[in-house]
Amino acid sequence: MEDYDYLFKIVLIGNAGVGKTCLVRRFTQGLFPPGQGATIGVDFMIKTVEIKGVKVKIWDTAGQERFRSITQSYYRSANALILTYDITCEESFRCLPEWLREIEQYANSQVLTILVEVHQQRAEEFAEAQSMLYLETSAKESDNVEKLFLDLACQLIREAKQNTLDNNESSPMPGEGKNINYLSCCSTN
Ligand SMILES: Nc1nc2c(ncn2[C@@H]2O[C@H](COP(=O)(O)OP(=O)(O)OP(=O)(O)O)[C@@H](O)[C@H]2O)c(=O)[nH]1
Repeated sequence: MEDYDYLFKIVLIGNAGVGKTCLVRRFTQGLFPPGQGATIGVDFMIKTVEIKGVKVKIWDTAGQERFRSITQSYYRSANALILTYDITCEESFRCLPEWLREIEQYANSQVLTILVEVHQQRAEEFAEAQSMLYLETSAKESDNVEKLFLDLACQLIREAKQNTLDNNESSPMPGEGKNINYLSCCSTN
């Protein structure tokens, strides 16, 4: 018997090198990895968050175009998508509309999307225009990383309680069996 009430699937997406892996490693392991190599395909990490009975499964996807067909297959059963952008990389900002098209095409229509690691005003405006949640983070300084995942978990719990999330049994992540316990209970008390 698993010791959690909620299990949420969170997938990080965004251009190569914007800091997805560092964000996940900061959150799951509390460290900023030196010399982080590019992600190949998809990496998986799991963490019990500091909300009673909640676990988050995190998929860190490769930003490189050549892995796109692999990573797209992980969108469908995600409860939340973290769309990352790097303040120092103009290209990663310009690609945001493209990522939103990907989300529209491959993700569940109920998916919660948050735009992160954006420090410029225009990005805040972009998130607002798309009705997206928005947060600035730094994996290196450990700014807002815990808050990002905890806020997402809280929002997902609220939505789950309103029964707005799909029952995901019909669309497990690639390679998963049907035994993943998704939203197995409706109480966090
Ligand atoms: N200064 C600073 N550098 C960061 C931060 N997060 C990531 N980096 C650097 O950005 C580079 C890329 O980080 P990754 O986490 O590997 O990027 P990624 O988005 O996972 O890249 P792919 O796996 O290729 O998609 C690394 O050299 C990190 O050290 C941050 O918060 N601050």
